[in-house]
Amino acid sequence: MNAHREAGCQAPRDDALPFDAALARIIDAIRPLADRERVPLRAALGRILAVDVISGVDVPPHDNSAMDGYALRAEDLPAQAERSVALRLVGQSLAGGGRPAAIGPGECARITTGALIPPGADTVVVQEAVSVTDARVTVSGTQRPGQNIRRAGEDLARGTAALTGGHRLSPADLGLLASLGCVEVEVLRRPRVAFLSTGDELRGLGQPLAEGEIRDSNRYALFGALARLGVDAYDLGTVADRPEALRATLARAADGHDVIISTGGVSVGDADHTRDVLATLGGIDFWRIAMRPGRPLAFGHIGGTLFFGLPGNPVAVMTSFYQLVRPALGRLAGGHTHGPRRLRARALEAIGKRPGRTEFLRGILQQDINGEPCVRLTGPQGSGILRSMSLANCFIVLGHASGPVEPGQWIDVEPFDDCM
Ligand SMILES: Nc1nc2c(c(=O)[nH]1)N[C@H]1C(S)=C(S)[C@@H](COP(=O)(O)OP(=O)(O)OC[C@H]3O[C@@H](n4cnc5c(N)ncnc54)[C@H](O)[C@@H]3O)O[C@H]1N2
Ligand code: MOO
Ligand SMILES: [Mg+2]
Repeated sequence: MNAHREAGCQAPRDDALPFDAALARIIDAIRPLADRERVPLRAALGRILAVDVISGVDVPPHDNSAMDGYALRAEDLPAQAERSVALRLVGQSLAGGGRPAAIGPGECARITTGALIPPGADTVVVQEAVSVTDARVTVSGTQRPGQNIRRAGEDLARGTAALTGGHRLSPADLGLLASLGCVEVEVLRRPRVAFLSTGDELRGLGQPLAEGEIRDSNRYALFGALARLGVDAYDLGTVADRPEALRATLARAADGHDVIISTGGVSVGDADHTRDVLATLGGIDFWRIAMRPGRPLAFGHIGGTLFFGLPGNPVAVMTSFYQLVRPALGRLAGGHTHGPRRLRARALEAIGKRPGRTEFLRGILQQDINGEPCVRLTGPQGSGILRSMSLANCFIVLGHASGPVEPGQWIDVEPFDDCM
């Protein structure tokens, strides 16, 4: 047991790692997964491409019309805008209708969007700009030579990289890969992440609550966060505040998972066993971060499995998850990673803050009447007040060195994305 706990005194306040240093240590400890698997195209949504995809075809495969109208030769267009010319309508080209016949001087062909350009033609005039009588099409001189033609390979030329390894596949990417004819895609294996709650006071849904007991809400929030990130998540349930029970669960989970996330039991209370168990099963890298919420967080490993002991308070769980676990899982997953998307917004209210820790408050980001971004708090910010997270659309980030915020001051915000 930790000496401070035995003595019943406060943990020292100066050994907490600055947030940036903690994040850097976590990221440093992670080697990206490299195992690959082939999956059907639709199953590849949200997965990370393992290799570059080089196009074996031109997209589009042939020159084609961008509009419904008439294909003609630019040399037949009148030289002056106020002049017009009547061309003989000699054929047609419909999308999917096969190779059209060539057109000669003074001729044109009916054409639809996506249809092949007839040999000899190099310009398409939209049908709204012509008049047609007795197989003669009258075109004015206001047309531009070469207009309304989509060139073969203009979207993607054969031999060029359509997508590069490490890219997370979006809906547009599935469409792009389908346009290349890809039936299967080679992607990286997903991280396997086990999660659990600890606490004698926790009861599952549907179980009766005795006095002093509460619902285990963290497992649901974590389930949601992990599901949105697209990792393979395994719910290990709720574990009692007994070191042997926790040790048995963690030892089992370390086999077959890349990451274990627990909540609760990382602080200095009498029933907080997570750190002791982690120290005996594996190792603790650090356990306190100068951030709020989320100050107690035990990061370490059990064998080759990374371990995140998140604090029990529900908002601390979510904040440390988004700020520390999420970037870690992003690096582990092997994809290109991006830092947080921070913007500046004007504070609509005063916010108390003392230097020496990074604070992540929950805010509502909007535009003021001048169209400038402004942000207000979601209300009380206690780390047990999960509604502060639920109402928010952004984190307000007050850096390690920053002091109190005045109304009207520009501050950093991180808008939630579709993973939150
Ligand atoms: N003397 C000190 N006390 C505390 C400190 C400190 O530095 N010195 N830090 C506080 C901070 S900050 C946090 S955060 C918490 C972290 O506590 P633990 O990780 O030990 O978590 P627990 O004690 O198990 O639980 C804290 C709180 O959260 C509730 N909880 C836990 N799990 C769940 C769950 N799955 N669903 C819903 N709610 C949960 C639990 O009932 C407690 O109320 O320590 C402070 N104390
Ligand atoms: O770090 Mo604790 O999260 O403030 O409640
Ligand atoms: Mg505790």
